[in-house]
Amino acid sequence: MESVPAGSAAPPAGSGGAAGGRRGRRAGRRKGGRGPGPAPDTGEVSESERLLFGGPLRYDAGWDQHTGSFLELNLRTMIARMPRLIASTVRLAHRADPRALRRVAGAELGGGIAQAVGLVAVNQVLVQVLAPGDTSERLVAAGPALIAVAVTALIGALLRSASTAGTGRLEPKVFRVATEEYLGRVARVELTAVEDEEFHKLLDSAQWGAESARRMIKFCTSVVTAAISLIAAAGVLTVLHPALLPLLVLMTLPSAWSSLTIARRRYVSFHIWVQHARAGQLLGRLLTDAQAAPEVRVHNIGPFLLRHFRTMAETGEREQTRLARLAARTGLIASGWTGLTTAGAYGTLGLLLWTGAMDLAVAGTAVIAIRTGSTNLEALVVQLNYLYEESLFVADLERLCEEADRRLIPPTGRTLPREVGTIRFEKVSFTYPGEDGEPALDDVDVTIPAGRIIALVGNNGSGKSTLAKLLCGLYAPDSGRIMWDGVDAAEADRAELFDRIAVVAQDFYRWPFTARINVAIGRPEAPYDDDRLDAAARYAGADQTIGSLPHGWDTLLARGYKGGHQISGGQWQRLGIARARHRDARILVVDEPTSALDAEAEQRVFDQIRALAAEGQTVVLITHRLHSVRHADEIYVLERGRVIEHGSFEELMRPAGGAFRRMYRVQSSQYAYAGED
Ligand SMILES: Nc1ncnc2c1ncn2[C@@H]1O[C@H](COP(=O)(O)OP(=O)(O)OP(=O)(O)O)[C@@H](O)[C@H]1O
Repeated sequence: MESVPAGSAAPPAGSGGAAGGRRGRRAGRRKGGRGPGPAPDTGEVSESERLLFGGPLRYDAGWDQHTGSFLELNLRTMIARMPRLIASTVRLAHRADPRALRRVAGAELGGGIAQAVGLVAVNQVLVQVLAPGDTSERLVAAGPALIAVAVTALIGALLRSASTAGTGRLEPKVFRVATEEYLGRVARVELTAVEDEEFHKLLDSAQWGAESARRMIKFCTSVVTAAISLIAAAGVLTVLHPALLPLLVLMTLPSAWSSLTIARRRYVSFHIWVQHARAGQLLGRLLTDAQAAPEVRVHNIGPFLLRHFRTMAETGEREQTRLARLAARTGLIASGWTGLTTAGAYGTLGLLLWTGAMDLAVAGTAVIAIRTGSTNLEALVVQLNYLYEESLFVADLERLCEEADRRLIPPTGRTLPREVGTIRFEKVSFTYPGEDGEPALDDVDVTIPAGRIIALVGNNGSGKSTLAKLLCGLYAPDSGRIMWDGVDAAEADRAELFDRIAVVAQDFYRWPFTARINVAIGRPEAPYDDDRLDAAARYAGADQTIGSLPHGWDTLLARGYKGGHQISGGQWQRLGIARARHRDARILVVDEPTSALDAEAEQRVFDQIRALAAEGQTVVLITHRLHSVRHADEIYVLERGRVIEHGSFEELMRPAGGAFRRMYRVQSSQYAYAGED
């Protein structure tokens, strides 16, 4: 067992860890560093792991289901699955580049034939060299066969390099095709799919599928090379003497079995020690994390974490020592078996020679063919294992694509009227998928006339954002309808519906791109010219922010990248509003647009929202700042998913008023100041 530096999650070299290695790297990428999945044996768990994590640290991710898949295979199942594995790789490669695939297949087949012809030529050389007579005459007689050996070796080398070039060309194309296929679909699925945990787990696993698809090309080529070479060696042996094939099997089966056993042991060991390594890595990350840094210092957490890091590292070290001993013993036993079977095979060969049942030339060729055959069989076993494991991730990718196709946003639908007069929620109810409690919206009637400001107010969790998302077409009602004049939104062309709406959501996305793109992405197909962007920035009060950035519009707004710049929450919010302005849609949905803005900026945003309505734009405003809904044409008050009141500000504030008036008075009393004039 090779020693692996503590904290490194790289797989043991030569282990059955193609996927083990990938998982190791995944571990490094994952924040939070949860441990490996249900490892075949969790080994010793340190006190620190028990105390900090309640046991060994394990992942809870989609790809985790394949942990241990390597261990499912035995020689028989592997051989049975080989055709299916090769067929699925060929299908992938064919989609990516059929010409390169044909080239690789031709080169592999040609290489196998060259090897078989080479072995026959070797046999001819030996027959001539070992024949009775003058040495020079024997060498001359062996000349043509020797040339044939050289030519087949040359052809073999040329074909191998053609296969390598073809594989190298195929690999990145397969990766691109597989990546495009799933990303293209995932970007077009319904929001409910993205939020569905099962879909997410599948996505989690499937995103490794593209990389696996790329690797499958290499492993599949190796498998095919080994299989063809094996068939060539076996064919030649059968032709030379019928007893030779069983000899090849006798000699190579134990060594193939031993490679599989050693690979499995290493795979198991990797999973045992890596969880300690990951737990340690997590502590390392926490110690250096910028967010944790103040608490680490003030609460003196550093020594505490370091102490536990040491305990975990020591557990990992003990595990590795134990495994190294185990691996050495297994290797020794396996070598013993291989030695015994080899001795048996060569003994039988000697016996055949001794009894005159076989020529010396045939025996010489047989030795070469048996050696070639056994090397190929070993390679076949190990590469087939890798291929199998990669295929699991590719199968996930295929399942994800099928699932995504099932959940795609319908590409067509009924055309919406050019000018929609009113959007009407009619008895709309909606419960989030997977939630079996109260519905988020319950029998809601809301009318949104064009060119008006409609405000949605209510306590946290009362359903305001959900209502806005249904309006945007992100979810469909479970019952009831959302009518855009005469067209039910459920039947409408969704692309057209999305096109009518601009959103400044509470959690609008902060794209790790330049300021320019952060605004222009509101309508990515529109020109990115400065005039349009400047106008949007002025509207949102973001012009000063842009002016203060080191490279103006072209400043990268992403932390942790060279040249990246950090802006405040309020500045981001202005950019978000500028983005919605740049989108220039007929309906503007603003969900808590001013939560991070200072008082003056807030006032300005609400004034602008009013001005928009005056220009004919429909505004749906969600806010907790009740004084800012004074100018709304209609206010809907929601409570636990139901509309409990609606009317104009004046209507809701009448002395006999209910919830809105109460909430308004509570809020305004917080601002009351005894000395106010
Ligand atoms: N993606 C989601 N999945 C499951 N439940 C959700 C989801 N989003 C919201 N909910 C639930 O739906 C209900 C309504 O939430 P919603 O976000 O619409 O309320 P809100 O009135 O906008 O609240 P706030 O004022 O806090 O923004 C809440 O019970 C909330 O927990």
